Amino acid sequence: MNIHKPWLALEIGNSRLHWGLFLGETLDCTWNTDYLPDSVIQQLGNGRTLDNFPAKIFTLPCPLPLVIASVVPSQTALWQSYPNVKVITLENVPLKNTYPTLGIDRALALWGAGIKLGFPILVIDAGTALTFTGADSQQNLVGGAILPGLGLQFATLGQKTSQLPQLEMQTFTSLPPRFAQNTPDAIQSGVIYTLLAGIKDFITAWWDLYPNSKVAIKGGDRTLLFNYLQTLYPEITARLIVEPNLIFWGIATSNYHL
Ligand SMILES: Nc1ncnc2c1ncn2[C@@H]1O[C@H](COP(=O)(O)OP(=O)(O)OP(=O)(O)O)[C@@H](O)[C@H]1O
Ligand SMILES: CC(C)(CO)[C@@H](O)C(=O)NCCC(=O)O
Ligand SMILES: [K+]
Repeated sequence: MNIHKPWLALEIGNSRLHWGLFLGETLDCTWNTDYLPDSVIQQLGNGRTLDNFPAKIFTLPCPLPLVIASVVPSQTALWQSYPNVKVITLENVPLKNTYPTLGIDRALALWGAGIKLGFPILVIDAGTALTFTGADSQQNLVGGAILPGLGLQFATLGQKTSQLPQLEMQTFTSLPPRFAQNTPDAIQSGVIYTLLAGIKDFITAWWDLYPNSKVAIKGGDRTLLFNYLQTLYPEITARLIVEPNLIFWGIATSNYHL
């Protein structure tokens, strides 16, 4: 591959799309969009670009080659019409000891983090689902865990109960009182303190196994969780790496060639 050749990486998550523009092997810039309707995907395939794409794409030869990593097959299917598209599968990720249904996002983030930061490594993805995924020094998947992400926990409480309101996370500023005296604070307290204690427990359990391992956190809720963790468990955040682009690192370094 020409070292300056431009191409697009697209990670299809369960909430939205995450885009990366590469120039050769270098990640030039990233942005997020909502899912796109079929008509817009057709336009992109015909070489047009979108208002909320970076302006520099206008200067590049479109349609750009596209590499997709997706955990949403129905969304992947919409891109099959794109003229130069490749879909990354687990076989393209050199990570060892994987199981067949492992999410490609988890495999790529783990691989990218390990290659750049070193193995062993633990990756926390604070996305729609919150996941822990670890690998040992031999680049074997050790395993991990999956639970509802922060937004999903609030959404579920709001939707599946009669008396609980739907909380909007954009309004959160600092930690709520743990023993709360109103309903929104009580929901925040329950979800947030329990999640933070769980994250701390998983990280310390990982460090019992791999004392010198790096731990990295990604995903849409990474900053909020990091800030809360810093208040409650500063000894953990001192060793926690916040890195939104682990999957793009993984795409760039998987044994995948355009
Ligand atoms: N602009 C935004 N749109 C949607 N979610 C956002 C936004 N900003 C922050 N978030 C938070 O990001 C979380 C979703 O994370 P992310 O976008 O990484 O998920 P995703 O695209 O579904 O990826 P994954 O499939 O890896 O979970 C939500 O809980 C939400 O609180
Ligand atoms: C857990 C999610 C939803 C996180 O995006 C994704 O990685 C996925 O659908 N995984 C499949 C199941 C697994 O990883 O074991
Ligand atoms: K499902």
